[in-house]
Amino acid sequence: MKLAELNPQQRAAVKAVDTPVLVIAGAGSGKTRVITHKIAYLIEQGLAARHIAALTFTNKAAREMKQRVGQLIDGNRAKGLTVSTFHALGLDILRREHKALGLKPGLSILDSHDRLNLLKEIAAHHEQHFHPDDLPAHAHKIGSWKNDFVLPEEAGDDPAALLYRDYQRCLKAYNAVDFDDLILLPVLLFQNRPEILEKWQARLRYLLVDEYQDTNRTQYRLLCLLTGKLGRFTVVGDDDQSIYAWRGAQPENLVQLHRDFSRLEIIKLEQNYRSTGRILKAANRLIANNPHVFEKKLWSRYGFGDPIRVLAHEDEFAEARQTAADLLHHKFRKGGRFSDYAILYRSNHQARLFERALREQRIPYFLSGGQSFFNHAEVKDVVAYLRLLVNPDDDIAFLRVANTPRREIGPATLEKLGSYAQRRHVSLFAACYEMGLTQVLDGKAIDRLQHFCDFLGDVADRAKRGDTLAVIEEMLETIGYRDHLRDAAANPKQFERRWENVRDLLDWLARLLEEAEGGDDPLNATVTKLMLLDVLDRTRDEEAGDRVTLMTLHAAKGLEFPHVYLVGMEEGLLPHQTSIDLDDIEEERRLCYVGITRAQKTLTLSYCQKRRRYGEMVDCTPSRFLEELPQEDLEWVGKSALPETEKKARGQAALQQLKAILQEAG
Ligand SMILES: Nc1ncnc2c1ncn2[C@@H]1O[C@H](COP(=O)(O)OP(=O)(O)OP(=O)(O)O)[C@@H](O)[C@H]1O
Ligand SMILES: [Mg+2]
Repeated sequence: MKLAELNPQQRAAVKAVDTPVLVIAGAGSGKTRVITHKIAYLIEQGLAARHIAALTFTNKAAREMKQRVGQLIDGNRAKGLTVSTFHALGLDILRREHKALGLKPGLSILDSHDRLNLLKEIAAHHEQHFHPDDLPAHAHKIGSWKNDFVLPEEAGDDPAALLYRDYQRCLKAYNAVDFDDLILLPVLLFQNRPEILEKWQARLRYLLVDEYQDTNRTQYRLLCLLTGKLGRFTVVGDDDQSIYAWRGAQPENLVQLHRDFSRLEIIKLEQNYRSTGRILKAANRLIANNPHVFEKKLWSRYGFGDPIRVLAHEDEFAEARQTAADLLHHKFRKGGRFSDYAILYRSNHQARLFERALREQRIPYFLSGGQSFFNHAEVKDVVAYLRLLVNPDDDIAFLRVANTPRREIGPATLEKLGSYAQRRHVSLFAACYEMGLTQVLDGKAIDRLQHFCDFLGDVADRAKRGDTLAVIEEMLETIGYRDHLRDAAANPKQFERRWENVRDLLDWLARLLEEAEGGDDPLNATVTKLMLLDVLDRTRDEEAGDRVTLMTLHAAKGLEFPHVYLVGMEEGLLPHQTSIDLDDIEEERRLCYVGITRAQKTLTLSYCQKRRRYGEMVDCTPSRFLEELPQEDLEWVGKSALPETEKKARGQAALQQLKAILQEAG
């Protein structure tokens, strides 16, 4: 490991192992590098890799970090190292400690879609009346409570709290957890069972957290519990890049850290190693419009660089087309690869037109996140079958495929089965075999249900005995899934595409099964992994190769690209309309800051003069963020510069406090 690859501040952060460390610094200043080098340093100092865990927020970031560590130390010494997302670590804890939580081995993980469906199910049978339109808000609230470490009995007498209680009870009955439980349940477990906590503390002796600014309260608790009083951890973050307030992330956690760990060492980094001077200047100028904790004195040794281009397009179709054309032209002039380019946008729905334009120009691309693979109905169907094979009590999966393909188990039957199961506090699957069911359903319906359940049980048994993939393929054959797809498709092409998705899923499954071989219950491990990938960031493993990256600003955090297009810079899009309505622009500004600071060499911003909204073409106003950039560094293409407008700044208590702390720290 080469400490020489670090500047003095980074080196200090790496070598400080006896106190908790917080590195707080702007984008591109080498925070993630501190983490990867520190992992290598700790191992060199004699701490076995299996005692170290580095946590990030996305699978992609975790994969990248693993790779970077791999370049620093040889593979053997890195064996057993945990580099994962918070949620993957939580899942690992749950899988190992499920008994202590009263759960069975085959856990199901619900995504936000499943959560809403389950709430609908609960609301339908609840004595209290819930308006269907309110359910998404209730679902959101339940998520916020979980992120804020508010338990059902502490949620007060809010209508959502009633649902929260029943929801948690149902999850348990179904042997399921939702995304937020992956953090919440380990925290509860550790609080209630000190001996289990001790075991984990002994295993994970040093923790490192990247993007610390985006941790929520529950994650913070998990961190504190795991590191215990010794506070053996290093966290790195940038308050200007906090972009998950809606998921409960709290910059207050930076303050909290200082309060809870009096020996905390705070280290700031000031040299940027990513971007040209001009890009850095633009980023600094933009973020200066937010109330500030400390003046960022980021500087770069790289040249000042090309002007930042601003392209005005007639409408979103022109934007997509011309961006693709510009990219091709740019690449032709500069040389380089497609993978040097990223197109970043605020919302997933913006991706579609860019995809189409890139395809038309034969530019290879990789779409990260969004409406993707796992959202296709056929993929969800097959995954639901897989979920049922490892956990028959997974009601969401049961409801999805009990009648897919059709086996005359209609909505009325499922409805009656559902309310019966709810009364009895058992899963749908279990309810099918209860004697009492004869009081609500006729014999034929019960026969059909039991036939379905028997079938699943039989497949599950065989799948566990070996040759799992073949058993699953045979199951799809037996239920006639392919014919079902053919019948349901609008045309042959659509059918082919859907069937191909199923084939892709099976290929993927085969790979994961291979990886899991040798462990106990490979099918179980594989399906859980598949579900987590699905829930976490919905990316497929296809990003390798020479492709342009298409992704949201949220997904781009922590990454860097030589050339970045930041598109859709309009009021209503960036900043997003909901934030404008709530007069809460700061988080949007941070998002924009994240976007700009992804760029290493060139940055191109664009906006449309018109855009279709709810089927109508409406005039657009260029984003206020364009006005906040240093106008002398912008090169306007297709339109003249914007008039300067007034800027306003607002204070924020937590940030103020942090400022004081940082000043104290020097
Ligand atoms: N001391 C250094 N010498 C040379 N290059 C460095 C040094 N530190 C970091 N870099 C490089 O600078 C770039 C940015 O580093 P890194 O990704 O660690 O920054 P970061 O602070 O984590 O950024 P972000 O806030 O966007 O996550 C990377 O390409 C990294 O390899
Ligand atoms: Mg980073």
